[in-house]
Amino acid sequence: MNQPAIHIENLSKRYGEGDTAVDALKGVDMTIWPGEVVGLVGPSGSGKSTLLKCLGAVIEPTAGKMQLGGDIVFDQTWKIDDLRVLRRDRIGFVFQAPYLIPFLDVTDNIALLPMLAGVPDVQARERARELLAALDVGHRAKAQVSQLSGGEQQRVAIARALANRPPVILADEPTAPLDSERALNVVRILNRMAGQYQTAIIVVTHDEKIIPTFKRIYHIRDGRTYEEAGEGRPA
Ligand SMILES: Nc1ncnc2c1ncn2[C@@H]1O[C@H](COP(=O)(O)OP(=O)(O)OP(=O)(O)O)[C@@H](O)[C@H]1O
Repeated sequence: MNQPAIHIENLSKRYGEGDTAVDALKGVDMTIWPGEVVGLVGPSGSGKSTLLKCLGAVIEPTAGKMQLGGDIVFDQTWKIDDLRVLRRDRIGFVFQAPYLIPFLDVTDNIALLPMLAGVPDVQARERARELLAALDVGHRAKAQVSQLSGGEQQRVAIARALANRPPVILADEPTAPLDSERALNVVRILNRMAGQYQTAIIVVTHDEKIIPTFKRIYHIRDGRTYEEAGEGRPA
């Protein structure tokens, strides 16, 4: 574990120019190691989505440095040519809503990304089945998405995020629509997957049910981050 999965130094993001400019990030520092699940917590408008979008190579930061594994992604200029490939192969996304594809079955919802990345269909489906089993939804592999419960759909969405074995997963309010028990179950799964696949996971959340489970928390306020050791209470 000699390289952080994510390393950010003095990252800033300004939207717009002149009188209407908004400084959404004002020098963020963050280091996350493989296998860690870290919380990112902050009030509305504090810069959480902006930070996640920078990390996910969806928007370009204004200044600072951002590294994924050993590679500099941003350092005053985008260093990696193909950001689409970076997003596909190195970052998994989990959102508040699962956004599964309704006309594909559960297995193919997960296998699609590896297939698009060039993994042969048989292997991609095998990988999907392995992930579904690891997430305790193996018995739903052939079901249609509409036949799953909310918690099952979220587990399938997590399996999809892991399908290309990315070193980083960005989870934006992944437990918001779930009740307490299901929310804690999702956190348990994220922790287990982080350990099993050495994935670094950032969870943006307001969810008071899950905040005490993080070992490390970054608080973000007015575009600046403050690190805190969390309670790390088992989920
Ligand atoms: N595209 C944009 N253009 C201009 N300003 C923006 C844009 N996106 C966000 N902002 C501003 O940047 C600041 C940070 O916004 P951001 O969406 O990152 O906050 P957030 O913490 O994710 O908020 P919420 O929890 O409400 O989603 C806010 O002041 C917001 O108004």
